[in-house]
Amino acid sequence: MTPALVVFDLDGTLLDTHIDLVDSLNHTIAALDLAPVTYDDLTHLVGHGAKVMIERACKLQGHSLEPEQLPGLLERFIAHYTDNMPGATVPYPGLIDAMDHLKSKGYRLAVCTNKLEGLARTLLERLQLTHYFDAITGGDTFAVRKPDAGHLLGTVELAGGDPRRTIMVGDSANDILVARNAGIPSIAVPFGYSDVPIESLRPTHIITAFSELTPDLVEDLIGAAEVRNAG
Ligand SMILES: O=C(O)COP(=O)(O)O
Ligand SMILES: [Mg+2]
Repeated sequence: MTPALVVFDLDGTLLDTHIDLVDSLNHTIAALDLAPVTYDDLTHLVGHGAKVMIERACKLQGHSLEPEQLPGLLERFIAHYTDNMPGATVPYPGLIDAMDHLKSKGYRLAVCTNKLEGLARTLLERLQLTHYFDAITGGDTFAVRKPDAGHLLGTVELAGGDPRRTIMVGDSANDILVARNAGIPSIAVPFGYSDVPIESLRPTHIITAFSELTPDLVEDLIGAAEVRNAG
């Protein structure tokens, strides 16, 4: 049987990136003399990758971007974010223990983020986490990104997994939606950057901390999905 696969979102799920995202975003929009955004604003800005985050931040501060302004701002964001990595970014409590436990039981792990793949890879490398993952895909890896099922299904394929033996763990609407669109059970975490209560996203399951992400839970959720699909 193909080993079970646990696919993680990155920002707000694996890693607490909010300080560095807001810093780099504010450095970026300062080029247009726009006032800084706050950590509270981030939940409304993040989720669709850096381009959308920059566009939304400019709009929030009262500036509608002309399309030709975006490439320069994106470059500015990428340079600042990359130079500062890993900055203040840390894995959420209990993540490493949970991943070690899953791996010790033969589970595969992967990352499916709307962050640019290059930024996600560099960040995970600098935190020495890359070796945990059989695949790392970003918002620019495929022609589509979360919540399109193709992003998650493409990640599963690259990781050598089977969609019928996979779960998706995430903090926001795109993660729960991509899982639903791909017919894969989802687990929501409450400590990330969702702009709505995660219960309202109707994930298959909610954990309050990574100590709850055990092999038994993963098997239960995959088993329940199998029963539903067979019925
Ligand atoms: O960087 C973003 O906008 C979203 O990133 P995530 O998909 O890892 O939450
Ligand atoms: Mg996220």
